[in-house]
Amino acid sequence: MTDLATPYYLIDESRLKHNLEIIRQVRERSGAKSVLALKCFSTWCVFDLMRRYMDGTTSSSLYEARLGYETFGGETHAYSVGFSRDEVLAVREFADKLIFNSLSQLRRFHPDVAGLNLGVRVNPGISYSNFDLADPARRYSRLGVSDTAALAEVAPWLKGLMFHFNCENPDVDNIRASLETLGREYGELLHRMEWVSLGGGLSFTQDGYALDAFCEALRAFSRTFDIQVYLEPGEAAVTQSTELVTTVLDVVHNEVDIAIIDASLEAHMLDHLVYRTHPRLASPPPGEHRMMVAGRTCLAGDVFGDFKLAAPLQVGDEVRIADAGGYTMVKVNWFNGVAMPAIVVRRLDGTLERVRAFGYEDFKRSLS
Ligand SMILES: Cc1ncc(COP(=O)(O)O)c(C=O)c1O
Ligand SMILES: NCCCCNCC[C@H](N)C(=O)O
Repeated sequence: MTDLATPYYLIDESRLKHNLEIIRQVRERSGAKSVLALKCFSTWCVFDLMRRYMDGTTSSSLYEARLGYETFGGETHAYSVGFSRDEVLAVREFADKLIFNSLSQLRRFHPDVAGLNLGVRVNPGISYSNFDLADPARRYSRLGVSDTAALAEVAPWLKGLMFHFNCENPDVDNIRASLETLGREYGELLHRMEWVSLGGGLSFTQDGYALDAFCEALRAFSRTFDIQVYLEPGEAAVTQSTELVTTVLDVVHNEVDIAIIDASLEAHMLDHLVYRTHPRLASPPPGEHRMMVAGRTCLAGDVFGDFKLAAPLQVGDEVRIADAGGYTMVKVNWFNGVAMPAIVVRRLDGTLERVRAFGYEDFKRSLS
């Protein structure tokens, strides 16, 4: 297929495979299994590829858990910051592991789920995150149990513990130190468990990552406690796999040249606004011409970034925003009623497939 109408997310399976091969290597060299964190990426049209390399999915809600079960298969880990009883009754029918966020939820629902493979999220009080917003160990955090003595009391009900305490952590020395802390603080509990999840937020698929040291640390941890280690990669699984392909609609001038594209940071790459970061451009190439690239909503700050480009952008030019896979499609919204990007996949054999397109009827249906 050629001449695809923009905007669209373009998922490149070959680039995805690059990350997936590293995930498989980690599995082979460390024994750690990986389950995809659906909160980051739930675009199930590429799960046929992903399931060949990963052990299953983990989730943040009943719907994500169900999506993982229906479209990915393998192991389905079900976690939520807060389950309702109806959700617990629904999820227990298909989840392989059910992970509660608090001891009150565990105690309340235990009669409904006794005998299932249960886990609890632990807040170890340590974390690595450059963003307070995404720091699970920040003050007043509601994410996981901090009371170690109370955890020991419910240990007979549990088969596993989940620690998610990293955000975009590229530093293996830091991870080694964290594993030592976990071993010291939770060693007795870990010896009684069958599995431990170290959560997501580990940037182990990025170029230059110290993979040998990472695998060695995971293997040592698993051996010490005779325990199955899980990782929950979201961003690491899909990083650099996807572009947001757009077209310039207008060029205006206010001190700088500003290209307005047919997409929106607010609606289509929301995390950058939330975390006050800016994406990179995959194309056009860099150069000397200063050009701001901005979204088409009425939000004044709907700006992708201030770039130096090889040539000034003109109406009709294509602009590709890099690294648009993680926390984008799961967060799209209909702000301003702007057209929602289609989902296009470049398959391993190079063919382009427009898997889903959205139109006015989707917008209308989402509102009443
Ligand atoms: C419990 C849990 N697991 C895994 C992840 C995935 O993290 P990342 O996409 O940074 O790898 C998250 C992110 O919110 C999480 O909360
Ligand atoms: N690139 C800016 C930071 C992104 C944060 N990652 C997503 C959230 C994270 N998985 C978490 O909340 O733990």
